[in-house]
Amino acid sequence: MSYVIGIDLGTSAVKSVLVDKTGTVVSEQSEAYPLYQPKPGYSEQEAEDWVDKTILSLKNLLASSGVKAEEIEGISFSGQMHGLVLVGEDGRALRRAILWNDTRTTPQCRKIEQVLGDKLLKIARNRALEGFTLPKILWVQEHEPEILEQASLFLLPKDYVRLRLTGNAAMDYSDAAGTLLLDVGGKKWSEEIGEAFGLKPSLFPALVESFDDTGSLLPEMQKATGLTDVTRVYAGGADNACGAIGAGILNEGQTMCSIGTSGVVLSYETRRDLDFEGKVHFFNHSEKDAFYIMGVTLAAGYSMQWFRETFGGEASFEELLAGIGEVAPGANGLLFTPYIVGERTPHPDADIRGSFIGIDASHKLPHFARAVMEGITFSLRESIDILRAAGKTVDKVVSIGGGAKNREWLQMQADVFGADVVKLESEQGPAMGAAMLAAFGSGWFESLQDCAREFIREAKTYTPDAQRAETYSKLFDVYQDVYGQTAELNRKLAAFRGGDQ
Ligand SMILES: Nc1ncnc2c1ncn2[C@@H]1O[C@H](COP(=O)(O)OP(=O)(O)O)[C@@H](O)[C@H]1O
Ligand SMILES: O=C(CO)[C@@H](O)[C@H](O)COP(=O)(O)O
Repeated sequence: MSYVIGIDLGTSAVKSVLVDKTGTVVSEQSEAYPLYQPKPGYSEQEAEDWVDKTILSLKNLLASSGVKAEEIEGISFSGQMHGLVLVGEDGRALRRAILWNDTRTTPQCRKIEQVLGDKLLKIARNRALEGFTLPKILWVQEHEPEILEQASLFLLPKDYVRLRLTGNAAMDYSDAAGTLLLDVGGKKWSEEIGEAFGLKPSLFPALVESFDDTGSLLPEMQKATGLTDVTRVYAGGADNACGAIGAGILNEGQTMCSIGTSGVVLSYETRRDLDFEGKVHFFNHSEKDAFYIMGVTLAAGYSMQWFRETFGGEASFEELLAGIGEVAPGANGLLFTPYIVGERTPHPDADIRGSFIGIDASHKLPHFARAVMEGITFSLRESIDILRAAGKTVDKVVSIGGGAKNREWLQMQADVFGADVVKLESEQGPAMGAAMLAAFGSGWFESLQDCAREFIREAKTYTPDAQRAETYSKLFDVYQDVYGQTAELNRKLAAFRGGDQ
């Protein structure tokens, strides 16, 4: 038999899946690593934690599957996007990686707008947002110039892991699109943007397609993982591009919702000249010469995780959410906004913070849990509405990510989105997408579409309930008012953040 491995380097954990030629997941593993938040707005991870946990994950995957190492033809990656890894001459990260949900870079975003004006949207096709990579490079340039001076290369998270596993540095187009340094339509680094900020050309890695062969594992990595030089390593893609592939979003009109640490609503696009005025992100897909548009909720699953860790005691997600079925839609007048680390779509605002509105003495933990779930889902509905307003039909949404494990949440998505919501057999969309890139790269299929037809299996469809949809539609109007009503209050409160010792 032949197999491939997909590795998803997420924010909470690295997840790996071993898949056979029919797309059946033979074995899966997950290894968590910490997130560091030394100051409000900061979000960092140790790049070496990613490497250690990926090696462990591969080793355990192989051991638990009982598959022979020689049978594994290819590996590929899906990676959390935008995170800045500065690499020194010895091929090691020079500082902790600054992640996609780190919002310290508001001044750098304003500088980018001032220097580039409307050229930014024309070339990079996206607005200057705190999460993207260029503002992070400019932050290091300003605050830690000696580190940028020492850097021989900048990489994104999964590219760093691939460099450590194979010794070869490269970045694929789908991930490069999230740096603000790529000419997205022209598929090349923008010299104009790099020069405008004095970035040396040697900092930029070689660009490759997501399914390109980037070598084999270094001998010491073969020893550490148990794999052999038979296994080829394919470049991989941005987690959202891979999530889309794993969810079969490979044709016009298909939409995905992902609830991981972030929340994403993504729709396939082939028209490279569309102009959304930066309201949604526009990125290269991992399929050759295709694109996608997407809206992002910064703290989707993360809001639920924060709520569980802060108020849930020792409860697992299953235990915490067990009681929400007994709470009616609307959580008895309790409303939550998930802005706990700021927001991106539709409110690019690093200062905004979350709220519980309408707390009543009758509310118990399940009301709060339901309100958190509803608030996250309303935030994703705002992205769906932007797609609809741009003329896209959204009547079916494939739901992936950790949030898709909960059936009440899947039904809530159907009711709030007003669309059928499809759950797949495996909610490991990005890891499956990475495995599909390895399968396509290994020549198992003529196209990613052919691979999707063989690999992707729908498990269940959730259809909207008319009554609940009507209740949610009214509540959504109230939800949409909260941002405007709390923005100024939060700007005043920002001065009080970061006082803890
Ligand atoms: N059983 C569950 N029920 C509901 N939500 C869950 C469950 N398990 C995980 N989640 C949500 O999924 C999130 C993690 O999703 P995942 O796709 O693994 O994230 P990432 O790719 O960012 O590491 C958690 O923060 C949590 O909110
Ligand atoms: O910033 C974005 C997309 O622009 C995030 O979607 C990251 O790519 C992280 O994803 P998860 O860890 O939530 O999967």
